[in-house]
Amino acid sequence: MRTQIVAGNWKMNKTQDETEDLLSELSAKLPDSHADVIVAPTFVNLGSAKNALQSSTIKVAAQNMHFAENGAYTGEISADMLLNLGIDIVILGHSERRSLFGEDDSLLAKKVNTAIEKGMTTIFCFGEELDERKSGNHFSVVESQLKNALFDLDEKAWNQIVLAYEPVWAIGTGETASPEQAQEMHAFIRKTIAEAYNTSIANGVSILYGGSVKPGNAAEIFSKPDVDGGLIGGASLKADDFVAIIKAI
Ligand SMILES: O=C[C@H](O)COP(=O)(O)O
Repeated sequence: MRTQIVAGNWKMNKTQDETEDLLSELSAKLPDSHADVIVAPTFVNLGSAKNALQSSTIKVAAQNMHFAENGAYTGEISADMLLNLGIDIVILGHSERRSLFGEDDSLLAKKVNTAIEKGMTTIFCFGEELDERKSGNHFSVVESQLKNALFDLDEKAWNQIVLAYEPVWAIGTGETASPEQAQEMHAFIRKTIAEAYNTSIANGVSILYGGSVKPGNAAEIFSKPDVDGGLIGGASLKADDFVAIIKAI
């Protein structure tokens, strides 16, 4: 049985006070779940989030990090800084990092390598843009995103990888990939990994779906055999919505 995961990517939302309020409400309402529950507040709130969740099963992730050990990289955050806070999960390759901050596959490969070397779990995001789906190139786009950033990894590194397929056209738009579209792509991703590595790695890696997951559509998406959970944006900012999504898995 693969690890099921519901992760909330809070993006650039919530002050420290709001973070503590949301986490306290979330902790109070958290249902028993077979899934791992993760939240990713913004960098400045990671320390207080970690403290607030000391006695909780909710895990805390960072939304990004730099690949370098340390140095003259103004405004950046290193793996060691995260690890020192007790944060050993990092989201890399989110489409907003790619499109708004120019992160490309080769940069992401470096970031992933650092995360793996540091013993961190990487939630690696990827997915096609609308025009790429409309032109029928979505499978080849996804294949090359995976190949360029991940397929030089050793087999054992895959224990530290979680994949998050996020079709860009479904992120924050209210438009969701249908459960069938999600399943079709997730099955393709597993096949691609099986070809590059082997079926044991392909069948062991958790693949999350992200893009306008909400309480009303989560159960149907999560019911698909190759969908192992979700990376939730907007709906993770309200405790009741996020709890409803956790209950749906
Ligand atoms: O990281 C989360 C994704 O970007 C999905 O965001 P969304 O649920 O607001 O569409």
